Amino acid sequence: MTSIEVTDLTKEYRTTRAVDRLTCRIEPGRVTGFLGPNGAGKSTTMRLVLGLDHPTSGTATIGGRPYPTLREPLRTVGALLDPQAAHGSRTARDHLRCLAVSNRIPGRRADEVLQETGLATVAHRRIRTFSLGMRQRLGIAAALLGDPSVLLLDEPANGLDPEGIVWIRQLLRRLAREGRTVLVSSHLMNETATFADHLVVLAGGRLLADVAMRAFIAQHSQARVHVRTGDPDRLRTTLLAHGYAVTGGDDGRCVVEGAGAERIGAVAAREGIPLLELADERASLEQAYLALTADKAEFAAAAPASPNTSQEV
Ligand SMILES: Nc1ncnc2c1ncn2[C@@H]1O[C@H](COP(=O)(O)OP(=O)(O)OP(=O)(O)O)[C@@H](O)[C@H]1O
Repeated sequence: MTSIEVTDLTKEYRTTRAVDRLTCRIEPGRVTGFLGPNGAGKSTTMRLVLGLDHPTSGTATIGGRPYPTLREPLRTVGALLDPQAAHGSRTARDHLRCLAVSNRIPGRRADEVLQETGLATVAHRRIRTFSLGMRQRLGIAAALLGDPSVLLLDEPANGLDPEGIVWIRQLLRRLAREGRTVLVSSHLMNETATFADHLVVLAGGRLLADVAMRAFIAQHSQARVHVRTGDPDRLRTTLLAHGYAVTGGDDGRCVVEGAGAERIGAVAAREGIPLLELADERASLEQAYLALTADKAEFAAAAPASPNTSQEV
């Protein structure tokens, strides 16, 4: 079992501290979602783990060894960082076979991973003719080539069609089930929620969270209940009197903040208010993530001016 160990890792570019004393351990047997706003330091961390950049201080190791000391690295670590990196004049098959030879991987693996990533029919086409999604699949094929125990994938779903998105989701789950260490960066929260077991969240190069996904959602979201009643006025008055914030209600439906269905159901029952519907809102990863990083996004767009204050001429 091979984990990724990051200890007190710092990377400074001239005026930017891209990674700031980061310590975390990416464990095998699960998919770890690597999240954070633009510029949080995710790609830099991945590059440092892969020995593509040197840390200012601290260490990043794979199974206790720095990447550059691995003898045939593709057999230990598969990575997808930049799907545009492959040589455009080569065919997909040649590209993979060259990678295989340099890591003493049997040539037949090239055909196996082409099959696995859905590229078998275009194996002999030059990469420069590939679409973004095809390049992405090729990058994933290259990452899988050495049957590695560790995978680092930067936005693997980028450019994939809906079938591809379902496929990558299933692939990531399978890789984790097989006991591999899988680190996946993504900005797609709904998608990440379908495949991640664990999350590491960065902002400004620093660790914000290193926690199981379910716990993360529970910690960073508010309980909320959807209620429908035949007597909205009484329900609203009762809930407000109990100190709950209530929104909506005109059509008999309202949303109650800060409580679960059990509690609101009990209040209504005690008061004899008939409820027609009562359901907990399932908090999403997106809500939890946005709550945690609300003031951390460096490049958040300004809210549009309201029509009344618009200065447009
Ligand atoms: N080669 C470089 N030279 C100077 N600054 C860099 C370099 N690479 C990254 N940075 C800076 O380091 C910070 C972290 O960037 P990084 O690409 O790691 O973030 P990220 O979390 O991957 O962002 P995104 O989600 O936008 O891909 C940013 O401020 C970026 O501008």
